[in-house]
Amino acid sequence: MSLISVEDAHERLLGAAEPVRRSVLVPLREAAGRVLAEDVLAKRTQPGFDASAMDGYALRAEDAQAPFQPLRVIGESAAGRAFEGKIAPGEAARIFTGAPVPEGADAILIQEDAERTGDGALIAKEQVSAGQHIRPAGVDFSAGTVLLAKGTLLSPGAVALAASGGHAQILVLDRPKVAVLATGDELVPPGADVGPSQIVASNGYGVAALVEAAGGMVIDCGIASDDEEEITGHLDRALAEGCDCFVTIGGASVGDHDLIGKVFDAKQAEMAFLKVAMRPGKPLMAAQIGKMRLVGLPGNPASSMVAATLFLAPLVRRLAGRPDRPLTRAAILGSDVPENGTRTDFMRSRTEIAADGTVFVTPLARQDSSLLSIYAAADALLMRPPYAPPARAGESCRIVDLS
Ligand SMILES: Nc1nc2c(c(=O)[nH]1)N[C@H]1C(S)=C(S)[C@@H](COP(=O)(O)OP(=O)(O)OC[C@H]3O[C@@H](n4cnc5c(N)ncnc54)[C@H](O)[C@@H]3O)O[C@H]1N2
Ligand code: MOO
Repeated sequence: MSLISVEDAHERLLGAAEPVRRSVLVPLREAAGRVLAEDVLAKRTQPGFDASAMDGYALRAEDAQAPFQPLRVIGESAAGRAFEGKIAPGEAARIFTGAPVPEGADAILIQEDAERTGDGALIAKEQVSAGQHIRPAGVDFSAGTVLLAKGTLLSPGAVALAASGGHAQILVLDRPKVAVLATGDELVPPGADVGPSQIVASNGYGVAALVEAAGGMVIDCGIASDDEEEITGHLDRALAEGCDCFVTIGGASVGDHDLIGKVFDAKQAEMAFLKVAMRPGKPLMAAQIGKMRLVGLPGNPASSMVAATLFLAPLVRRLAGRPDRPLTRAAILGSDVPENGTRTDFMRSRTEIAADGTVFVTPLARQDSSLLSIYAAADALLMRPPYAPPARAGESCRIVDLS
């Protein structure tokens, strides 16, 4: 299978990907960022009573017309403590924001427009009209209406609305289960002693963070040595545990110890692609066994992070039921860039935002895919299409956000 374009690879990976079907009831406090598995209906009407929108006096609008006559204040209605009496002609009740409007009253006179005489009588200084400053029962929503539709990605506002509708817990899609396995005889976990010719396995931490930010749940499989049987064992466990996705890091290239392709083949995985015409991240594999997706990320740190940002994160978003996002956005080159070669280049870059909101992007000086220090310093990838001619500072371009 030959090198395919970034766009083709995206289509092959995401074309048929659908959200997980499993759902789970979660407390509302854990619901933000999750995707609704069913419509949420209001269990109650909001507000459940005609409520005052202001601090002032509840009265009959016809009693607050010029020439103003003194009114008798017969009680008080506060939020949570309604005045149970009835307002008759010539009467008013003190009222506060959010309090139920007493029976008989049809308007609120705000206190700035009111005066109290020495004997406690109320004199309006401005006319009011019927309904003024009253929020009628059900003005926000009524019991039984659909507050949030199935498939909604729950924003902070949506969570608050579900609470207002009377829900303490809510049915959301399960997080897709994503197993992440680092492979390589040279790898040791961070914090362990690092022997000669060993390095610390770092990529899995970045990949796991990307998966979680995309709405996935990471199952950390740790480190496997360059051994077909060991890697296959991890894959079989991921299948048995019903993982939605099995991600490997490293061993994706053509060296004698690069075993991921062999393992996928031996399991008769249905291959989507083996290599993508991009830099970094060319040795990127995608396949499928039954419903489980397989993603073989390259080992070089910048390569695995770029490939995970461009391919794994959108896949996890889709499996999680989140809406797709455009991969790139417009920016302006902050420096000249040379012509590009045959692969789409994703240059580690820094952005600056001008006062008018224009985003300027400048590639960092060193682009070697082993440099994690450079990758971590970047906040965007400048995308250069295959064979792009040299471009000048000030020209438009496309970037991928990293933060
Ligand atoms: N003859 C060729 N050699 C290579 C090619 C090629 O086309 N022909 N492609 C190069 C490219 S591009 C990349 S990218 C790398 C990727 O290869 P692998 O996916 O097989 O990665 P490894 O060889 O296993 O490791 C590469 C590099 O990354 C380090 N590594 C691996 N895993 C981790 C980890 N979890 N955390 C941190 N660092 C990791 C590993 O030690 C190596 O230094 O292949 C080129 N070669
Ligand atoms: O594509 Mo590799 O990812 O150039 O280092």
